Amino acid sequence: MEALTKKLLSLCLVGLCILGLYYFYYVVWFVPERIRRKLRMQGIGGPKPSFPYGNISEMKRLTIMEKNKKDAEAMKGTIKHDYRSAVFPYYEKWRKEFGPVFAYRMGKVVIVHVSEAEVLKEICLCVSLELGKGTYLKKTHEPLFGQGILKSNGPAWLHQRKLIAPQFFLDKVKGMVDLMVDSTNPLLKSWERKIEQNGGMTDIKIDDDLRTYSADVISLACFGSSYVEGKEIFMKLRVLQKIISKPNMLAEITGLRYLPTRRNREAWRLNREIHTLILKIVKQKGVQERNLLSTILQNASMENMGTKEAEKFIVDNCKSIFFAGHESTAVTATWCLMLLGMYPEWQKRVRAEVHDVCGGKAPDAKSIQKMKTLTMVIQEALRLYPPGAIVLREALQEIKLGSIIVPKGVNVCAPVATLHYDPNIWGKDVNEFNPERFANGLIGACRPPHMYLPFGAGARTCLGQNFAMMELKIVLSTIISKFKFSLSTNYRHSPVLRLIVEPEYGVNLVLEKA
Ligand code: HEM
Repeated sequence: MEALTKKLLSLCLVGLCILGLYYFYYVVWFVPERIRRKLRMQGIGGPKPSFPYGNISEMKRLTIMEKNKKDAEAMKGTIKHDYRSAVFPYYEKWRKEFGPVFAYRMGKVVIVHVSEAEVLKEICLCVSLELGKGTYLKKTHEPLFGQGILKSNGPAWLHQRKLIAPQFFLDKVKGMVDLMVDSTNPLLKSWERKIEQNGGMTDIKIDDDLRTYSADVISLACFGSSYVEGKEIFMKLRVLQKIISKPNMLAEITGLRYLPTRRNREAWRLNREIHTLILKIVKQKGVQERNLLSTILQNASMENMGTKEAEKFIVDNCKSIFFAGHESTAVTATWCLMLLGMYPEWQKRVRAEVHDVCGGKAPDAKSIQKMKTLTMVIQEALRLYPPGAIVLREALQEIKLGSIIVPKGVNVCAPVATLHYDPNIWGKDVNEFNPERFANGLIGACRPPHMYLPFGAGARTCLGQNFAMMELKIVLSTIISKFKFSLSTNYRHSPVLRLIVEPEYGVNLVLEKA
Protein backbone atom coordinates (compact mmCIF):
# COMPACT_ATOMS: atom_id res chain seq x y z
CA MET A 1 0.00 0.00 0.00
CA GLU A 2 2.79 2.34 1.03
CA ALA A 3 4.70 1.50 -2.17
CA LEU A 4 1.60 2.22 -4.25
CA THR A 5 1.13 5.64 -2.58
CA LYS A 6 4.78 6.46 -3.24
CA LYS A 7 4.38 5.44 -6.88
CA LEU A 8 1.25 7.56 -7.26
CA LEU A 9 2.96 10.53 -5.63
CA SER A 10 5.96 10.18 -7.95
CA LEU A 11 3.65 9.97 -10.94
CA CYS A 12 1.81 13.11 -9.79
CA LEU A 13 5.13 14.88 -9.34
CA VAL A 14 6.33 13.88 -12.81
CA GLY A 15 2.92 14.96 -14.22
CA LEU A 16 3.21 18.31 -12.48
CA CYS A 17 6.76 18.81 -13.78
CA ILE A 18 5.61 18.02 -17.34
CA LEU A 19 2.69 20.41 -16.98
CA GLY A 20 5.01 23.09 -15.56
CA LEU A 21 7.48 22.64 -18.41
CA TYR A 22 4.68 22.71 -20.96
CA TYR A 23 3.28 25.91 -19.38
CA PHE A 24 6.77 27.45 -19.41
CA TYR A 25 7.21 26.48 -23.07
CA TYR A 26 3.71 27.81 -23.91
CA VAL A 27 4.26 31.19 -22.23
CA VAL A 28 7.90 31.71 -23.11
CA TRP A 29 7.90 30.38 -26.65
CA PHE A 30 4.54 29.49 -28.15
CA VAL A 31 2.65 32.73 -27.34
CA PRO A 32 5.39 35.16 -28.46
CA GLU A 33 6.01 33.13 -31.61
CA ARG A 34 2.29 33.27 -32.42
CA ILE A 35 2.52 37.06 -32.08
CA ARG A 36 5.59 37.16 -34.34
CA ARG A 37 3.67 35.19 -36.94
CA LYS A 38 0.87 37.78 -36.84
CA LEU A 39 3.46 40.52 -37.37
CA ARG A 40 5.17 38.62 -40.19
CA MET A 41 1.81 38.40 -41.96
CA GLN A 42 1.84 42.21 -41.99
CA GLY A 43 5.29 42.16 -43.59
CA ILE A 44 7.23 42.84 -40.37
CA GLY A 45 10.33 40.67 -40.28
CA GLY A 46 13.13 40.50 -37.79
CA PRO A 47 16.02 38.44 -36.39
CA LYS A 48 15.38 34.81 -35.46
CA PRO A 49 15.00 34.37 -31.70
CA SER A 50 16.33 31.42 -29.70
CA PHE A 51 14.87 29.63 -26.70
CA PRO A 52 14.29 30.96 -24.02
CA TYR A 53 15.90 34.43 -24.13
CA GLY A 54 14.83 35.45 -27.64
CA ASN A 55 17.44 37.76 -29.21
CA ILE A 56 19.22 38.72 -26.01
CA SER A 57 22.33 36.59 -26.64
CA GLU A 58 22.91 38.25 -30.02
CA MET A 59 22.36 41.67 -28.48
CA LYS A 60 24.93 40.91 -25.78
CA ARG A 61 27.43 39.53 -28.30
CA LEU A 62 27.18 42.58 -30.56
CA THR A 63 27.39 44.95 -27.58
CA ILE A 64 30.59 43.30 -26.32
CA MET A 65 32.12 43.41 -29.81
CA GLU A 66 31.32 47.10 -30.16
CA LYS A 67 32.50 47.83 -26.62
CA ASN A 68 35.99 46.62 -27.53
CA LYS A 69 36.02 48.89 -30.60
CA LYS A 70 34.61 51.77 -28.54
CA ASP A 71 37.28 51.36 -25.85
CA ALA A 72 40.04 51.35 -28.47
CA GLU A 73 38.68 54.58 -30.01
CA ALA A 74 38.27 56.19 -26.59
CA MET A 75 41.91 55.41 -25.78
CA LYS A 76 42.94 57.19 -29.02
CA GLY A 77 40.93 60.23 -27.86
CA THR A 78 38.44 59.99 -30.74
CA ILE A 79 35.10 61.69 -30.09
CA LYS A 80 32.21 60.70 -32.32
CA HIS A 81 28.87 62.10 -31.17
CA ASP A 82 26.67 59.51 -32.87
CA TYR A 83 26.58 56.84 -30.16
CA ARG A 84 24.06 54.53 -31.83
CA SER A 85 26.47 51.89 -33.08
CA ALA A 86 28.29 51.89 -29.73
CA VAL A 87 25.22 51.70 -27.48
CA PHE A 88 22.71 49.93 -29.75
CA PRO A 89 24.79 48.00 -32.32
CA TYR A 90 22.00 45.41 -32.70
CA TYR A 91 19.41 48.02 -33.80
CA GLU A 92 21.79 49.34 -36.43
CA LYS A 93 22.44 45.82 -37.75
CA TRP A 94 18.77 44.83 -37.83
CA ARG A 95 17.63 48.10 -39.33
CA LYS A 96 20.02 47.50 -42.24
CA GLU A 97 18.78 43.91 -42.63
CA PHE A 98 15.02 44.31 -42.09
CA GLY A 99 14.23 47.97 -42.74
CA PRO A 100 12.77 50.71 -40.47
CA VAL A 101 10.14 48.43 -38.88
CA PHE A 102 11.18 45.06 -37.46
CA ALA A 103 10.32 42.80 -34.53
CA TYR A 104 12.67 41.17 -32.04
CA ARG A 105 12.30 39.39 -28.73
CA MET A 106 13.62 40.11 -25.26
CA GLY A 107 12.72 36.87 -23.49
CA LYS A 108 9.00 36.44 -23.95
CA VAL A 109 8.32 40.09 -24.80
CA VAL A 110 7.95 40.91 -28.50
CA ILE A 111 9.16 44.40 -29.37
CA VAL A 112 8.41 46.19 -32.63
CA HIS A 113 11.13 48.68 -33.41
CA VAL A 114 9.79 51.57 -35.48
CA SER A 115 11.76 54.34 -37.14
CA GLU A 116 9.22 55.07 -39.89
CA ALA A 117 7.84 58.63 -39.75
CA GLU A 118 4.17 57.79 -40.29
CA VAL A 119 3.95 55.18 -37.52
CA LEU A 120 6.10 57.25 -35.19
CA LYS A 121 3.78 60.18 -35.60
CA GLU A 122 0.89 57.99 -34.45
CA ILE A 123 2.87 56.82 -31.40
CA CYS A 124 3.88 60.38 -30.53
CA LEU A 125 0.38 61.77 -30.84
CA CYS A 126 -1.45 58.81 -29.27
CA VAL A 127 -2.99 59.73 -25.91
CA SER A 128 -5.06 56.56 -25.57
CA LEU A 129 -4.75 54.69 -22.29
CA GLU A 130 -4.52 51.56 -24.45
CA LEU A 131 -0.92 52.45 -25.23
CA GLY A 132 0.81 52.28 -21.86
CA LYS A 133 4.26 51.83 -20.36
CA GLY A 134 5.88 48.56 -21.38
CA THR A 135 6.01 45.61 -19.02
CA TYR A 136 9.44 44.69 -20.35
CA LEU A 137 11.93 44.82 -17.43
CA LYS A 138 9.12 45.77 -15.07
CA LYS A 139 10.20 43.07 -12.64
CA THR A 140 13.85 44.12 -12.84
CA HIS A 141 12.91 47.75 -12.23
CA GLU A 142 10.29 47.07 -9.55
CA PRO A 143 12.58 47.97 -6.59
CA LEU A 144 13.33 51.38 -8.12
CA PHE A 145 9.93 52.45 -9.40
CA GLY A 146 7.29 50.19 -7.82
CA GLN A 147 3.82 51.16 -9.04
CA GLY A 148 4.66 54.88 -9.16
CA ILE A 149 3.89 57.27 -12.04
CA LEU A 150 6.78 56.14 -14.26
CA LYS A 151 5.61 52.54 -14.60
CA SER A 152 1.88 52.43 -13.83
CA ASN A 153 -0.84 52.33 -16.49
CA GLY A 154 -4.55 53.04 -16.98
CA PRO A 155 -6.60 54.86 -14.33
CA ALA A 156 -3.89 54.39 -11.64
CA TRP A 157 -1.42 56.31 -13.83
CA LEU A 158 -3.97 58.99 -14.79
CA HIS A 159 -4.70 59.64 -11.13
CA GLN A 160 -1.00 60.06 -10.30
CA ARG A 161 -0.35 62.23 -13.35
CA LYS A 162 -3.20 64.61 -12.38
CA LEU A 163 -1.81 64.82 -8.88
CA ILE A 164 1.87 65.37 -9.69
CA ALA A 165 1.95 67.26 -13.02
CA PRO A 166 0.51 70.56 -11.66
CA GLN A 167 3.39 70.73 -9.17
CA PHE A 168 5.73 71.21 -12.15
CA PHE A 169 3.71 73.73 -14.19
CA LEU A 170 5.72 76.79 -15.25
CA ASP A 171 4.26 79.16 -12.63
CA LYS A 172 5.21 76.74 -9.83
CA VAL A 173 8.67 76.23 -11.32
CA LYS A 174 9.27 80.00 -11.46
CA GLY A 175 8.79 80.01 -7.69
CA MET A 176 11.67 77.52 -7.35
CA VAL A 177 14.32 79.68 -9.07
CA ASP A 178 15.81 80.89 -5.78
CA LEU A 179 16.25 77.41 -4.36
CA MET A 180 17.89 76.35 -7.64
CA VAL A 181 20.27 79.33 -7.54
CA ASP A 182 21.13 78.76 -3.85
CA SER A 183 21.84 75.09 -4.52
CA THR A 184 24.69 76.02 -6.91
CA ASN A 185 26.73 77.50 -4.02
CA PRO A 186 28.34 74.29 -2.68
CA LEU A 187 29.39 73.28 -6.23
CA LEU A 188 30.84 76.71 -7.07
CA LYS A 189 32.71 76.93 -3.75
CA SER A 190 34.15 73.44 -4.10
CA TRP A 191 35.39 74.12 -7.66
CA GLU A 192 36.85 77.51 -6.66
CA ARG A 193 38.67 75.85 -3.76
CA LYS A 194 40.11 73.17 -6.04
CA ILE A 195 41.30 75.81 -8.53
CA GLU A 196 43.06 77.74 -5.75
CA GLN A 197 44.62 74.61 -4.28
CA ASN A 198 46.02 73.67 -7.70
CA GLY A 199 47.56 77.02 -8.55
CA GLY A 200 44.82 78.58 -10.68
CA MET A 201 43.81 75.61 -12.82
CA THR A 202 42.40 72.17 -12.04
CA ASP A 203 41.34 68.97 -13.78
CA ILE A 204 38.15 67.57 -12.25
CA LYS A 205 35.50 64.93 -12.89
CA ILE A 206 32.26 66.88 -12.84
CA ASP A 207 29.57 64.18 -12.82
CA ASP A 208 29.13 63.61 -9.11
CA ASP A 209 29.09 67.33 -8.31
CA LEU A 210 26.29 67.85 -10.83
CA ARG A 211 24.39 64.87 -9.43
CA THR A 212 24.71 66.29 -5.94
CA TYR A 213 23.46 69.66 -7.18
CA SER A 214 20.50 68.08 -8.92
CA ALA A 215 19.76 65.93 -5.85
CA ASP A 216 19.76 69.05 -3.64
CA VAL A 217 17.34 70.82 -5.98
CA ILE A 218 14.82 68.01 -6.23
CA SER A 219 15.14 67.22 -2.50
CA LEU A 220 14.33 70.84 -1.63
CA ALA A 221 11.47 70.94 -4.13
CA CYS A 222 9.98 67.65 -2.95
CA PHE A 223 10.77 67.67 0.74
CA GLY A 224 11.29 71.31 1.68
CA SER A 225 13.31 71.48 4.84
CA SER A 226 13.87 67.70 5.02
CA TYR A 227 16.29 67.74 2.17
CA VAL A 228 19.18 66.28 4.21
CA GLU A 229 17.21 63.05 4.54
CA GLY A 230 16.24 63.49 0.90
CA LYS A 231 19.91 63.43 -0.07
CA GLU A 232 20.48 60.22 1.85
CA ILE A 233 17.65 58.69 -0.15
CA PHE A 234 19.31 59.80 -3.36
CA MET A 235 22.59 58.12 -2.46
CA LYS A 236 20.77 54.85 -1.88
CA LEU A 237 18.72 55.20 -5.07
CA ARG A 238 21.92 55.66 -7.05
CA VAL A 239 23.32 52.38 -5.71
CA LEU A 240 19.98 50.69 -6.41
CA GLN A 241 20.05 52.05 -9.98
CA LYS A 242 23.49 50.48 -10.54
CA ILE A 243 22.31 47.12 -9.18
CA ILE A 244 19.23 46.95 -11.40
CA SER A 245 20.73 48.44 -14.54
CA LYS A 246 21.43 44.88 -15.79
CA PRO A 247 18.22 43.01 -16.72
CA ASN A 248 17.18 40.25 -14.32
CA MET A 249 16.25 37.85 -17.12
CA LEU A 250 15.47 34.95 -14.78
CA ALA A 251 12.76 37.04 -13.10
CA GLU A 252 11.54 38.49 -16.40
CA ILE A 253 11.07 35.09 -18.02
CA THR A 254 9.91 32.93 -15.11
CA GLY A 255 8.22 35.59 -12.99
CA LEU A 256 10.38 34.30 -10.07
CA ARG A 257 11.45 37.66 -8.73
CA TYR A 258 11.64 36.61 -5.09
CA LEU A 259 14.64 34.27 -5.34
CA PRO A 260 17.15 35.34 -2.66
CA THR A 261 20.05 35.89 -5.08
CA ARG A 262 22.82 38.25 -3.92
CA ARG A 263 21.62 40.99 -6.21
CA ASN A 264 17.99 40.63 -5.09
CA ARG A 265 18.95 40.68 -1.42
CA GLU A 266 21.02 43.83 -1.92
CA ALA A 267 18.16 45.51 -3.83
CA TRP A 268 15.63 44.51 -1.13
CA ARG A 269 17.88 45.84 1.65
CA LEU A 270 18.31 49.20 -0.08
CA ASN A 271 14.63 49.36 -0.84
CA ARG A 272 13.71 48.73 2.80
CA GLU A 273 16.09 51.48 3.91
CA ILE A 274 14.70 53.94 1.34
CA HIS A 275 11.14 53.06 2.37
CA THR A 276 11.96 53.70 6.04
CA LEU A 277 13.69 57.01 5.26
CA ILE A 278 10.75 58.32 3.22
CA LEU A 279 8.24 57.33 5.88
CA LYS A 280 10.46 58.92 8.55
CA ILE A 281 10.14 62.26 6.73
CA VAL A 282 6.42 61.75 6.32
CA LYS A 283 6.00 61.13 10.06
CA GLN A 284 8.21 64.05 11.05
CA LYS A 285 6.78 66.66 8.74
CA GLY A 286 3.33 65.45 7.81
CA VAL A 287 1.64 68.12 5.72
CA GLN A 288 3.07 71.14 7.55
CA GLU A 289 4.92 72.47 4.50
CA ARG A 290 3.61 72.98 1.00
CA ASN A 291 5.69 70.79 -1.25
CA LEU A 292 5.27 67.77 -3.49
CA LEU A 293 5.40 65.35 -0.60
CA SER A 294 2.62 67.12 1.29
CA THR A 295 0.45 67.06 -1.85
CA ILE A 296 0.95 63.32 -2.25
CA LEU A 297 0.30 62.83 1.46
CA GLN A 298 -2.90 64.82 1.46
CA ASN A 299 -4.13 62.87 -1.52
CA ALA A 300 -3.31 59.51 0.06
CA SER A 301 -5.32 60.44 3.17
CA MET A 302 -8.24 61.79 1.12
CA GLU A 303 -8.44 58.61 -0.91
CA ASN A 304 -9.14 56.63 2.27
CA MET A 305 -6.48 54.09 1.41
CA GLY A 306 -5.46 51.47 3.94
CA THR A 307 -2.18 52.26 5.77
CA LYS A 308 -0.06 49.81 3.76
CA GLU A 309 -1.59 50.93 0.45
CA ALA A 310 -1.13 54.62 1.31
CA GLU A 311 2.50 54.02 2.34
CA LYS A 312 3.22 52.24 -0.93
CA PHE A 313 1.55 55.04 -2.93
CA ILE A 314 3.69 57.65 -1.19
CA VAL A 315 6.97 55.73 -1.31
CA ASP A 316 6.63 54.59 -4.94
CA ASN A 317 5.88 58.10 -6.15
CA CYS A 318 8.61 59.74 -4.11
CA LYS A 319 11.11 57.23 -5.53
CA SER A 320 9.88 57.80 -9.09
CA ILE A 321 10.13 61.59 -8.85
CA PHE A 322 13.53 61.34 -7.17
CA PHE A 323 14.88 59.23 -9.96
CA ALA A 324 13.17 60.99 -12.88
CA GLY A 325 13.86 64.40 -11.40
CA HIS A 326 17.57 64.25 -10.82
CA GLU A 327 19.29 61.65 -12.95
CA SER A 328 18.40 62.88 -16.46
CA THR A 329 18.95 66.53 -15.54
CA ALA A 330 22.37 65.90 -14.01
CA VAL A 331 23.47 63.80 -16.98
CA THR A 332 22.20 66.43 -19.47
CA ALA A 333 24.16 69.14 -17.62
CA THR A 334 27.24 66.90 -17.82
CA TRP A 335 26.84 66.40 -21.60
CA CYS A 336 26.27 70.16 -22.08
CA LEU A 337 29.51 71.01 -20.27
CA MET A 338 31.38 68.31 -22.19
CA LEU A 339 30.20 69.90 -25.47
CA LEU A 340 30.94 73.45 -24.32
CA GLY A 341 34.40 72.25 -23.28
CA MET A 342 34.91 70.86 -26.79
CA TYR A 343 33.57 73.92 -28.61
CA PRO A 344 35.12 77.04 -27.03
CA GLU A 345 33.44 79.39 -29.53
CA TRP A 346 30.00 78.36 -28.19
CA GLN A 347 31.26 78.63 -24.62
CA LYS A 348 32.32 82.23 -25.35
CA ARG A 349 28.96 83.04 -26.95
CA VAL A 350 27.02 81.68 -23.98
CA ARG A 351 29.27 83.50 -21.47
CA ALA A 352 28.75 86.79 -23.33
CA GLU A 353 25.00 86.25 -23.33
CA VAL A 354 24.88 85.44 -19.59
CA HIS A 355 26.96 88.52 -18.88
CA ASP A 356 24.65 90.59 -21.01
CA VAL A 357 21.33 89.44 -19.51
CA CYS A 358 22.42 89.00 -15.87
CA GLY A 359 24.88 91.92 -15.62
CA GLY A 360 26.99 90.11 -13.00
CA LYS A 361 23.99 89.20 -10.81
CA ALA A 362 22.55 85.74 -10.13
CA PRO A 363 20.06 84.57 -12.77
CA ASP A 364 16.34 85.03 -12.11
CA ALA A 365 13.15 83.95 -13.90
CA LYS A 366 13.27 87.03 -16.20
CA SER A 367 16.92 86.84 -17.20
CA ILE A 368 16.60 83.10 -17.80
CA GLN A 369 13.88 83.74 -20.35
CA LYS A 370 16.34 85.88 -22.32
CA MET A 371 19.07 83.22 -22.54
CA LYS A 372 18.42 82.20 -26.15
CA THR A 373 21.93 80.94 -27.02
CA LEU A 374 22.07 78.78 -23.90
CA THR A 375 18.65 77.34 -24.74
CA MET A 376 19.93 76.44 -28.22
CA VAL A 377 22.99 74.74 -26.73
CA ILE A 378 20.85 72.66 -24.35
CA GLN A 379 18.47 71.70 -27.17
CA GLU A 380 21.38 70.60 -29.35
CA ALA A 381 22.96 68.65 -26.46
CA LEU A 382 19.61 66.89 -25.92
CA ARG A 383 19.52 66.07 -29.63
CA LEU A 384 23.01 64.56 -29.73
CA TYR A 385 22.84 62.91 -26.30
CA PRO A 386 19.20 62.26 -25.39
CA PRO A 387 19.42 60.54 -21.96
CA GLY A 388 16.24 58.57 -22.69
CA ALA A 389 17.48 56.93 -25.87
CA ILE A 390 14.30 54.96 -26.55
CA VAL A 391 10.61 55.53 -25.86
CA LEU A 392 8.89 52.23 -25.15
CA ARG A 393 5.13 51.62 -25.09
CA GLU A 394 3.01 48.51 -24.72
CA ALA A 395 -0.27 47.80 -26.51
CA LEU A 396 -2.53 47.09 -23.53
CA GLN A 397 -5.21 46.21 -26.11
CA GLU A 398 -4.81 45.48 -29.83
CA ILE A 399 -4.23 48.89 -31.41
CA LYS A 400 -3.68 50.29 -34.92
CA LEU A 401 -0.66 52.55 -35.32
CA GLY A 402 -0.33 53.90 -38.86
CA SER A 403 -0.47 50.84 -41.08
CA ILE A 404 0.48 48.39 -38.31
CA ILE A 405 -1.99 46.41 -36.22
CA VAL A 406 -0.13 45.92 -32.96
CA PRO A 407 -1.36 42.83 -31.07
CA LYS A 408 -2.09 43.10 -27.35
CA GLY A 409 1.03 42.71 -25.21
CA VAL A 410 3.46 43.80 -27.93
CA ASN A 411 5.89 46.58 -27.02
CA VAL A 412 6.58 49.35 -29.50
CA CYS A 413 9.98 51.01 -29.42
CA ALA A 414 10.58 54.51 -30.81
CA PRO A 415 14.37 54.88 -31.13
CA VAL A 416 14.90 58.49 -30.08
CA ALA A 417 18.61 58.46 -30.94
CA THR A 418 17.92 57.10 -34.46
CA LEU A 419 15.51 59.96 -35.11
CA HIS A 420 17.92 62.53 -33.69
CA TYR A 421 20.63 61.38 -36.12
CA ASP A 422 18.45 61.13 -39.23
CA PRO A 423 19.86 63.40 -41.99
CA ASN A 424 16.42 63.52 -43.67
CA ILE A 425 15.06 65.25 -40.56
CA TRP A 426 18.05 67.39 -39.53
CA GLY A 427 20.06 67.94 -42.69
CA LYS A 428 23.56 66.98 -43.81
CA ASP A 429 25.33 68.29 -40.69
CA VAL A 430 23.32 65.90 -38.49
CA ASN A 431 26.45 64.46 -36.81
CA GLU A 432 27.82 67.86 -35.89
CA PHE A 433 27.26 69.99 -32.82
CA ASN A 434 25.48 72.99 -34.30
CA PRO A 435 23.16 74.78 -31.84
CA GLU A 436 22.51 77.36 -34.57
CA ARG A 437 19.97 74.95 -36.09
CA PHE A 438 17.64 75.82 -33.18
CA ALA A 439 17.92 79.59 -33.81
CA ASN A 440 14.35 79.68 -35.15
CA GLY A 441 13.00 77.22 -32.62
CA LEU A 442 12.11 73.58 -33.09
CA ILE A 443 10.11 74.17 -36.26
CA GLY A 444 13.19 75.65 -37.96
CA ALA A 445 15.47 72.83 -36.77
CA CYS A 446 13.49 69.67 -37.28
CA ARG A 447 10.97 68.61 -39.88
CA PRO A 448 8.54 67.22 -38.78
CA PRO A 449 8.97 68.71 -35.26
CA HIS A 450 7.59 65.69 -33.39
CA MET A 451 10.73 63.75 -34.41
CA TYR A 452 12.61 65.58 -31.65
CA LEU A 453 11.88 63.49 -28.57
CA PRO A 454 14.27 64.17 -25.68
CA PHE A 455 11.33 64.46 -23.31
CA GLY A 456 9.37 61.57 -24.79
CA ALA A 457 6.01 61.77 -26.44
CA GLY A 458 2.24 61.64 -26.23
CA ALA A 459 0.33 61.40 -22.97
CA ARG A 460 3.38 60.10 -21.11
CA THR A 461 5.65 62.96 -22.06
CA CYS A 462 7.99 64.20 -19.32
CA LEU A 463 6.10 66.28 -16.79
CA GLY A 464 9.31 67.82 -15.44
CA GLN A 465 10.41 69.57 -18.70
CA ASN A 466 9.95 73.12 -17.39
CA PHE A 467 11.65 72.24 -14.15
CA ALA A 468 14.54 70.54 -15.97
CA MET A 469 15.09 73.41 -18.44
CA MET A 470 15.03 75.98 -15.62
CA GLU A 471 17.46 73.96 -13.53
CA LEU A 472 19.79 73.39 -16.49
CA LYS A 473 19.85 77.06 -17.45
CA ILE A 474 20.56 78.12 -13.88
CA VAL A 475 23.39 75.70 -13.22
CA LEU A 476 25.00 76.13 -16.66
CA SER A 477 24.75 79.93 -16.74
CA THR A 478 26.19 80.16 -13.22
CA ILE A 479 29.10 77.82 -14.01
CA ILE A 480 29.86 79.53 -17.30
CA SER A 481 29.87 83.00 -15.74
CA LYS A 482 32.37 81.90 -13.06
CA PHE A 483 34.67 79.50 -14.93
CA LYS A 484 36.44 78.99 -18.25
CA PHE A 485 36.93 75.35 -19.13
CA SER A 486 38.14 72.90 -21.74
CA LEU A 487 37.80 69.17 -22.17
CA SER A 488 40.60 67.37 -20.32
CA THR A 489 42.93 64.94 -22.05
CA ASN A 490 41.85 62.51 -19.29
CA TYR A 491 38.35 62.38 -20.78
CA ARG A 492 37.46 59.06 -22.43
CA HIS A 493 34.42 59.32 -24.66
CA SER A 494 32.20 56.32 -24.02
CA PRO A 495 28.43 56.85 -23.85
CA VAL A 496 26.83 53.89 -22.07
CA LEU A 497 23.27 52.79 -21.32
CA ARG A 498 22.56 52.53 -17.59
CA LEU A 499 18.79 53.05 -17.74
CA ILE A 500 19.73 56.36 -19.36
CA VAL A 501 22.67 57.15 -21.64
CA GLU A 502 25.50 58.62 -19.60
CA PRO A 503 29.31 59.02 -19.96
CA GLU A 504 30.75 55.68 -18.82
CA TYR A 505 33.90 57.12 -17.27
CA GLY A 506 32.49 60.54 -16.36
CA VAL A 507 33.54 63.87 -17.85
CA ASN A 508 36.82 65.56 -16.94
CA LEU A 509 37.19 69.30 -17.47
CA VAL A 510 40.16 71.59 -17.00
CA LEU A 511 38.80 74.57 -15.08
CA GLU A 512 40.03 78.05 -14.30
CA LYS A 513 38.31 81.19 -13.09
CA ALA A 514 36.64 83.23 -15.84
C1 HEM B 1 16.85 66.92 -18.95
C2 HEM B 1 16.10 66.33 -18.06
C3 HEM B 1 15.04 65.31 -18.36
C4 HEM B 1 14.88 64.50 -19.45
C5 HEM B 1 15.78 64.39 -20.68
C6 HEM B 1 13.67 63.73 -19.23
C7 HEM B 1 13.17 62.81 -20.11
C8 HEM B 1 12.04 62.07 -19.90
C9 HEM B 1 11.55 61.06 -20.79
C10 HEM B 1 12.21 60.66 -22.11
C11 HEM B 1 10.42 60.55 -20.25
C12 HEM B 1 9.61 59.41 -20.80
C13 HEM B 1 8.52 59.95 -21.65
C14 HEM B 1 7.91 58.87 -22.48
O1 HEM B 1 7.95 57.68 -22.15
O2 HEM B 1 7.35 59.26 -23.50
C15 HEM B 1 10.20 61.23 -18.99
C16 HEM B 1 9.13 60.97 -18.15
C17 HEM B 1 8.98 61.55 -16.92
N1 HEM B 1 9.78 62.54 -16.38
FE1 HEM B 1 11.37 63.39 -17.22
N2 HEM B 1 13.14 64.10 -18.03
C18 HEM B 1 13.93 65.05 -17.45
C19 HEM B 1 13.72 65.69 -16.25
C20 HEM B 1 12.68 65.45 -15.39
C21 HEM B 1 12.45 66.14 -14.14
C22 HEM B 1 13.31 67.28 -13.60
C23 HEM B 1 11.34 65.58 -13.57
C24 HEM B 1 10.66 65.91 -12.27
C25 HEM B 1 10.88 66.92 -11.56
C26 HEM B 1 10.87 64.55 -14.47
C27 HEM B 1 9.77 63.76 -14.24
C28 HEM B 1 9.28 62.83 -15.12
C29 HEM B 1 8.13 61.98 -14.84
C30 HEM B 1 7.32 61.96 -13.55
C31 HEM B 1 7.93 61.20 -15.98
C32 HEM B 1 6.84 60.15 -16.19
C33 HEM B 1 5.65 60.79 -16.85
C34 HEM B 1 4.50 59.81 -17.05
O3 HEM B 1 4.73 58.64 -17.27
O4 HEM B 1 3.37 60.29 -16.99
N3 HEM B 1 11.70 64.51 -15.56
N4 HEM B 1 11.20 62.15 -18.81
